[in-house]
Amino acid sequence: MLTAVDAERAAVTAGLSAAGEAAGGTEVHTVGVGLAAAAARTTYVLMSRLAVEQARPDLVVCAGIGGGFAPLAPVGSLAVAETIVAADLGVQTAEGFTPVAELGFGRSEHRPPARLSRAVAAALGAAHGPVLTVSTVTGTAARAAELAGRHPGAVAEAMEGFGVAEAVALFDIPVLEIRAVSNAVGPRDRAAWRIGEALAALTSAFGKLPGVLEVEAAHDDT
Ligand SMILES: O=C(O)c1cccc(C(=O)CC[C@H]2O[C@@H](n3cnc4c(=O)[nH]cnc43)[C@H](O)[C@@H]2O)c1
Repeated sequence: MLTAVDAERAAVTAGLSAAGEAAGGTEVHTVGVGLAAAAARTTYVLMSRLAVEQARPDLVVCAGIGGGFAPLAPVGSLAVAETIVAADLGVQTAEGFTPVAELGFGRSEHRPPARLSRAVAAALGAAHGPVLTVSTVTGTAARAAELAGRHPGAVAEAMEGFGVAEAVALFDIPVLEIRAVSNAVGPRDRAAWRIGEALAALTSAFGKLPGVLEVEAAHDDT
């Protein structure tokens, strides 16, 4: 499990402990804020695990707080990524935005295992749709509308998912992204942030996640 900051890591760890996950059984690491830090630290964590323990995780989950797109993901709710999208990686002209993949460079999105992301969303009561990775937090209604128009069904935005997914793809490991909504994507309003509420939702989600993953793994084997 990978989070951006320690408060998120503590929330995830508390949920896993409540679920009876033994300490160290599921590793939880912080990878820093933003796509570049997340990609670098994720690669480091996975390389270390391979080199030192000769172990490769079955799944990597990027988790934390995020902005929610109304009305799909209100403050305090959860969002699970159907796709993890690099929403501002490309070129912006007067005609609009062209994603980097359409320019012929690299990729613009990663797709978690469809059945698994759907099952996790359903079990957590979470919104399920594209989760956008941005390098600049949305702070205006116009930018929120532009992103929602470009990514129909988008449920949340945050700053690390695509970086984690890029790194994880190097190791051919499946990835999920789970966000607890601390604020609405739209005009900046720091007074309206509900970080405590979002961290509590994250803890609750990670209290349920091990059970869901166990059921899904059993399905995979049948
Ligand atoms: O200063 C602000 O107005 C502001 C608004 C939202 C988020 C920030 C951050 O610097 C937090 C970055 C941190 O939290 C995640 N996060 C939480 N909400 C959002 C959001 O609406 N858009 C993007 N990222 C968000 C993010 O993943 C980082 O880890 C400042």
